[in-house]
Amino acid sequence: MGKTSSLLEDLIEKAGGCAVVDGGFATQLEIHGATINDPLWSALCLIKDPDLIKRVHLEYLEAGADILVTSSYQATIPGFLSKGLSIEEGELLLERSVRLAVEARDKFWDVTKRVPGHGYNRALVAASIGSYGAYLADGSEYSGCYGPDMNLDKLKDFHRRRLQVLVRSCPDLLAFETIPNKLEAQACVELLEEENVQIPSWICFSSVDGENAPSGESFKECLDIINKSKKVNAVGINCAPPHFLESLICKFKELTEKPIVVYPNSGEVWDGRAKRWLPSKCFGDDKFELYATKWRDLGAKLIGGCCRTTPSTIRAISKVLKEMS
Ligand SMILES: C[S+](C)CC[C@H](N)C(=O)O
Ligand SMILES: N[C@@H](CCS)C(=O)O
Ligand SMILES: [Zn+2]
Repeated sequence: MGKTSSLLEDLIEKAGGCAVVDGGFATQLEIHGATINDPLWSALCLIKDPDLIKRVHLEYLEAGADILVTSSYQATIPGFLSKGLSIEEGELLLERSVRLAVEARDKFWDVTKRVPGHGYNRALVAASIGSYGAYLADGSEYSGCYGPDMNLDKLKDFHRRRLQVLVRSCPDLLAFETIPNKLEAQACVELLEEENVQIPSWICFSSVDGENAPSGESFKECLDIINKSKKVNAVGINCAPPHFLESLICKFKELTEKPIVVYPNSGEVWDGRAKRWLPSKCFGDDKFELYATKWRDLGAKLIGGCCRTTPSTIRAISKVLKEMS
């Protein structure tokens, strides 16, 4: 796969065969008191409190994250325009999302690398690219219902400018998150090709039934598209309940040769209308470390947490994965 993939592969190898992704970014912002009940959700802090973003990144690094996911999940040019900002201001905010994570990584590593036997890896920064459903802010990243007028070109148009700006901000990785349907997976793949993106990427799907993409389309259909592309370096699941993961990893192992990335949420369910999390139907994030080794043994190469997980989840995952490697 050449140079672009080796960065990710090197990290996985250095981490002992399985690298640790950070945890719920928005969740940790809220724990620190940020109010993000807004169409921009966690990206609101790019405008209101960039220092807090850096603080949260540092907390995840300290907890043992090998990969930081940036604050750009719900940061989009149209989203910023509807806040009265200009295109230029929106683009600067996207660049800021990468810069804040890179600064946190560099600050942490400058200190850590001098400590003998520190046990950390120099982390990579993955620029978050939330799905169109995330931008809609109506919970449709968990349904894949984009309406009858949606088509491939519209989705590519939606994603193109943000992708270009994030790429020129030079993150180490690109993380497409909570993709809920086949059409959007195809849009992401085609854009990476059309823009000739040289930064390694992963594409992660959400899942609400533990078997299919939220749209009801099979993961086989979705992964068939992704498998054809050399620009996608890993594929997986994020922000789905953790009890789905064992069977989904097994399924993905059969459907792709690409490295598998999993970072589930705590099992709580997002109520898109009320904009709040409903209690878990399975278990909380306190069981993650038990499951993380299982996910690793089943073949996942990148493991972390998504919404409602915290630095303590990541600390536990990191400890259990790294002490066994
Ligand atoms: C990952 S979900 C909880 C993010 C928030 C959602 N897109 C909304 O704005 O309602
Ligand atoms: N990485 C996102 C969540 C994706 S569901 C955030 O916390 O901002
Ligand atoms: Zn999430």
